[in-house]
Amino acid sequence: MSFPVYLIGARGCGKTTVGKLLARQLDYHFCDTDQQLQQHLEQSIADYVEQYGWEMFRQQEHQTLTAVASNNTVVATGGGIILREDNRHHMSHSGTVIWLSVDHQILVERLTADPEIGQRPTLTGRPITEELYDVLQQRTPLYQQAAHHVIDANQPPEKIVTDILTALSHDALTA
Ligand SMILES: Nc1ncnc2c1ncn2[C@@H]1O[C@H](COP(=O)(O)OP(=O)(O)O)[C@@H](O)[C@H]1O
Ligand SMILES: O=C(O)C1=C[C@@H](OP(=O)(O)O)[C@@H](O)[C@H](O)C1
Ligand SMILES: [Mg+2]
Repeated sequence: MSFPVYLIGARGCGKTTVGKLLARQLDYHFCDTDQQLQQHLEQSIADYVEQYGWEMFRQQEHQTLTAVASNNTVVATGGGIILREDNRHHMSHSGTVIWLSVDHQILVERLTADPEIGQRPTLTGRPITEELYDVLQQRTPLYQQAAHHVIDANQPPEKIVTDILTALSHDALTA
């Protein structure tokens, strides 16, 4: 029985994409807090936030995170999960936290090209790629604080998975 693996990082860093691949490699379950939440709310994040605001979304997100964390599971989180101290504490004490670190310019390129961009409502009222610089400045120390491992996620998904598996195997050796 192995503890959950949490993927954290900015919008577009690849948590959902890499999480699915990693779960397959580890033969773990895969869970995405955003997908779980949308099923529970029966509406998209964009619609929910428009109706109830970010504060309520963060509350719902917290409840989802604590409900999904089970062993043998890769959990792809939302980019803002690290904003709450209780979320950071919960992840770092219940499993292994992997930060997928991606350069600003590459995030902009990925988000601009992503067909799901409409599902990522603006956090500040500005277009997502414009607000990214400020959001990263605010959140980078929080990703750093929560993570057990930092992975260079400017690479193809398969290489990122290999690097995560290497980091996890080092943990197993030192446990
Ligand atoms: N390593 C990668 N290299 C190139 N494109 C990627 C990579 N990871 C994700 N993408 C693309 O970037 C977009 C956002 O990926 P996603 O997994 O939804 O990120 P997140 O869940 O972190 O917001 C998607 O269009 C996805 O196909
Ligand atoms: O950065 C954020 O605050 C958010 C990121 C999104 O998830 P992704 O990181 O998977 O895009 C989603 O949870 C919501 O739109 C809020
Ligand atoms: Mg995602």
